[in-house]
Amino acid sequence: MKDIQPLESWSVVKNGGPIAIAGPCSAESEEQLMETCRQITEEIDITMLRAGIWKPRTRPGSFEGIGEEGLKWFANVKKELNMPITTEVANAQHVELALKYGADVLWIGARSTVNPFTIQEIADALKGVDVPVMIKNPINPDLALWKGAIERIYGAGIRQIAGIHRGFSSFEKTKYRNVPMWKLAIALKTELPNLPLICDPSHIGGTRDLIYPVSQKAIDLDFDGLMIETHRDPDNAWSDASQQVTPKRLAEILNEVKIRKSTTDAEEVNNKLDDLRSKIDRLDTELLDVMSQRMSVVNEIGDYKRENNLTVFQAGRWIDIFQNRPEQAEKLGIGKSFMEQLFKLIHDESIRVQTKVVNTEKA
Ligand SMILES: O=C(O)C(=O)C[C@]1(C(=O)O)C=C[C@@H](O)C=C1
Repeated sequence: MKDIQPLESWSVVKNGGPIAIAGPCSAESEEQLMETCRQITEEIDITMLRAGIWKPRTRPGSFEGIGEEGLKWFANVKKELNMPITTEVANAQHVELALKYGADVLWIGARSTVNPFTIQEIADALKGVDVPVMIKNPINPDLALWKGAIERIYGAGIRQIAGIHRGFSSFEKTKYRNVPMWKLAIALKTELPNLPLICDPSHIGGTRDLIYPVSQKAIDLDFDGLMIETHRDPDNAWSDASQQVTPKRLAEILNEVKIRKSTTDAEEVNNKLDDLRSKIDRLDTELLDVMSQRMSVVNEIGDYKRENNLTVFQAGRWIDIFQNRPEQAEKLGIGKSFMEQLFKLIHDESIRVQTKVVNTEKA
């Protein structure tokens, strides 16, 4: 999927990244939608307006979206404010209607991404259509499922695709509504470096006070844009009231977020970075050398254990190491839990290697 195109190629993206997408969680009334969008455009220059027309809700009885009527209102907003619009689609009929009323970009929600049948239905409806599609991560932290959805939309011929990171459901209570697990977004970017990634701090945070820090974190991680739910009267929103911000607060957040570039043309900065990276290269070589020496000793101990009929796993020794190394690390200013994880990995590898050694007869 190397020909997935950058955001700059989307006709709706005028000034390059990072882009901002904002608008209400749901279209509630023509007046609410128009007023919210008008206030947003008066407060700040954004790339695109969003509004939910069909809302997949966790439990029945909640407001499930206004439906086709809302698309007529949204089309009026687009015309009146001269702004591109985007909405969520969850089946073939949504695709058809959203395009009929002039949606410039479509997005697929987290609850749809989990279901390959749904994604395939949407992909089939998109065949031969030229419209950018943004695909939210599935609600569960499954990278293959997210990638699979991207592949299906790509298979329909769409090349303007972006991922939207909206966090992952968790059984445990956390300060987030959906835990960010940034490493999954990083893994996706590692596998598909040319895929634009947009962050949805509203669904990650779930509360207004988390929108700014989550947005800044996303920009620090080189995300290409932010999608922030915005309502003229968030407290009285029909859906997701606690995570929507006012247009005024949206502008404050976007102005506060410090934009960082992924690269620079400044020669001096690049030279200094090159120097420091050379140091890292040398240190990594030393690390690998030390690791290789440690594995040799582990092998030697393995031989010894075979000869003397001793178990591979030595709980007492391992508990000692597991307590001691992170403490040592902490004194050196290295994170304790990082070292715990690292030594768990090292120990797992020792067990794997020694299991093989003790079960192989010496020639
Ligand atoms: O001390 C041992 O017996 C080892 O084999 C070394 C080692 C380690 O990697 O440090 C590996 C396996 C044991 O469970 C404990 C420690």
